[in-house]
Amino acid sequence: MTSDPKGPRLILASASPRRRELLAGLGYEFSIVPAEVTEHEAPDADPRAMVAHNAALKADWVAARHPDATVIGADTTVFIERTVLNKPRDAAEARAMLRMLSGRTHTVFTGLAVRRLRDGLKLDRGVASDVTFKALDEATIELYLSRVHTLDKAGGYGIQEHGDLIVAGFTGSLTNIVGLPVDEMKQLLTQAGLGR
Ligand SMILES: Cc1cn([C@H]2C[C@H](O)[C@@H](COP(=O)(O)OP(=O)(O)OP(=O)(O)O)O2)c(=O)[nH]c1=O
Repeated sequence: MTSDPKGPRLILASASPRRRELLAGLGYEFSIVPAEVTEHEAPDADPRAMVAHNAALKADWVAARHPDATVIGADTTVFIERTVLNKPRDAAEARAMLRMLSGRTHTVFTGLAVRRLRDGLKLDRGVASDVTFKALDEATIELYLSRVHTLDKAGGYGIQEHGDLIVAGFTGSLTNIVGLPVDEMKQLLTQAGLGR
């Protein structure tokens, strides 16, 4: 994190600890300013458009308050059989999501938005990964829910936390599933003039 007296050059517009860790892993110095916005979260939404909209909403909100900074917004959702699964409201909903994902393949979408008001920079990117779940019996679902805090995670699971209990395999970017696809993030920041 930066303590630059001239103000932050790079800001992550996110309260997600996973996003913070993944961006730090790329070697960037940055500040955290979570966006105070209401995300669009409809179960029948087009998931690509929804995550793009929400990522831009978060980045735009923070960029308006820090016009000189380069601001990153991100949003992640789970899509299975034409239904969007966002963060579960309670344990019962998390349980229902895990039952729905059991034995099937779903897609995890992340939208990335980079904004900088000073020079009108606007970059957007969407990333998708497929995740196949093991067939889960009720005992495994309960074990998973007892080990992992699922209410802050889209689809009611975190592949990075006891993922071996529930996930059979995935294709594409693992960091996309966790909430910040690092290869695409790096490319966008290079385009934004912040290559490392
Ligand atoms: C599918 C999946 C999601 N997630 C997380 C990533 C995101 O943090 C969360 C989806 O919620 P988001 O609304 O994308 O993000 P957030 O509310 O956590 O943070 P902010 O809006 O402030 O940026 O689900 C995992 O950690 N592991 C997974 O395997």
